[in-house]
Amino acid sequence: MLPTINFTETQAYKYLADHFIDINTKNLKELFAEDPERFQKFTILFDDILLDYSKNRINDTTMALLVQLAKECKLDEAITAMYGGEAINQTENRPVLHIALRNQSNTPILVDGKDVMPEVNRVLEKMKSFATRVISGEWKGYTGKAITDVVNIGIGGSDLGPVMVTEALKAYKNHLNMHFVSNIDGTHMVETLKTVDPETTLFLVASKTFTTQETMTNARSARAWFLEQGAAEDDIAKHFAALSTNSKDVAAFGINTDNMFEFWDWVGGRYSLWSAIGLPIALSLGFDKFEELLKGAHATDQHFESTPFEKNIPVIMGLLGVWYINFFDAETQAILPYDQYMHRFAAYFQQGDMESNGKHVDRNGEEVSYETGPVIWGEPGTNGQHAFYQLIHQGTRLIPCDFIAPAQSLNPIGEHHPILLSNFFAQTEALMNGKTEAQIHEELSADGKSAEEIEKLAPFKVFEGNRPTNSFLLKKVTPYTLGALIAMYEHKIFVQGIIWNIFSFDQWGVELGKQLAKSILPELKGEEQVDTHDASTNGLINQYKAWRS
Ligand SMILES: O=P(O)(O)OC[C@H]1O[C@H](O)[C@@H](O)[C@@H](O)[C@@H]1O
Repeated sequence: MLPTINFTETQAYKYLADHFIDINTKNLKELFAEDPERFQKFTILFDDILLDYSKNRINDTTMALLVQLAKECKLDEAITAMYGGEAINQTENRPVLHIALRNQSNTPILVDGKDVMPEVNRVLEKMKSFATRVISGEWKGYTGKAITDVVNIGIGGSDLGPVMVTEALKAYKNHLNMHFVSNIDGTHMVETLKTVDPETTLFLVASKTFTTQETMTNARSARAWFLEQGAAEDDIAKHFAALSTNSKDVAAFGINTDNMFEFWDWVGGRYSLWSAIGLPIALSLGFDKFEELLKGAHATDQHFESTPFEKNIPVIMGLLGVWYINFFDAETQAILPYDQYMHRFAAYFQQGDMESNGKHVDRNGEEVSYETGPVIWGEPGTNGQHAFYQLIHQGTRLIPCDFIAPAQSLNPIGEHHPILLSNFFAQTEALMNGKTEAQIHEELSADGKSAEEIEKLAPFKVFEGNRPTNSFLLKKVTPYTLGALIAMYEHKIFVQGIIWNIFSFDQWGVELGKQLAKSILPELKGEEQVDTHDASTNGLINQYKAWRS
């Protein structure tokens, strides 16, 4: 059982509330001036990842109080409970063990007294053998040709992780063409099928529950297409595999359970890329790279479990988020990778974070009296700079930003990478320092503007600065480093869920819309007017009926 402490009633929270009044009057520039050791103090080097959190609105006292907050909320007990296989997903009565999926040290992890590692390793071996056979061409399609294209059919956690990782590590990919169909919109499937050949395509039906409407509908359409192209029912075994926890429904769908890659109910959908759901990653990169990804995540798991909170990256990330959300009233958190391959990283953690901590009821079943999970968003740099950074620099909202950049480019052509990185450094500096009215006066007068013109323009050109950022400087984007980084964000979510006293591993909030869609679907049949809903919903449905051909 997890502790159930209201963090706003802790000593640390009270101290932090007082301390906030002081910090809120201070500028980051002053904080740097006050403490020459600031960079050394507020950076952590972990393998090939440097986290610089010195450009945050914190000082030693802030960090000490935030750590005290984590201790008062018994974060240490919560970590022990998760790693010990306790059913900390209490509303579903399940353990939360994505750490077991990447437990490369293979120490036993017990659930109800039984070590889960032999099963984890068995499925990893099966994935390895399958991926190796498909990549080498030993695995043949129904006309004897090797596989060239893989179509993953899944949604949410059964899509976003493999998409994000295969994109982020595209530089390491082999000859297999990867496709991902998630949306129920027929366009997604139709446009994908236009590009593949049934004789050389492998479909992976990825669904933890194997009941998700979108995925099952897409899978049925893929199967129908496959058979329409001239293949027979018996050929399905060579072209369809399932990634799921539900062997009964996999068999009922017609997929041979020999082609099923299992995982377990203690793997949350949005934490499942390390499980059989990661098969597209193993296919695209080769199993050795998938293993490197797991190793990186495992290194972070060990760091998170055993490092004192003061130097613990996920703990610090989580606490800084709490500081901004609950004291500075920040509502969002931007994730800004300066790496084109990582263009789905923010989208991935939109699900990871918002589905985990988008909760308004605490672990006692009571309405919370404070803000919880932030809105997560972001785009790769420098695209974002030319789109929404205006609001980050000069808008009315405080938007804490995570900047992520590799020191080494995987495509080092010309001056591109130094230019990219100069933008990365410049943005965090600009957000911190801003530009004063005096600097603007100086600049404009050097440009030959009159005193009157300067007076008029200056207010619009002022940058307040004092806008907080974290910088993750990676040596290079590798499978290992990416694995480590993803796990840092995962554990950050866990830390915040513990502080906010909410359950991070269920997702009841996605159910209502699903239920309603199921009840509306039959009403869309036939021409009769619908009047069972509110006026707006009735009106929309009836207009749809009038307009459809
Ligand atoms: O893998 P499945 O079972 O198809 O679920 C896909 C997705 O469905 C729902 O939206 C949620 O439960 C997500 O967490 C999940 O990732």
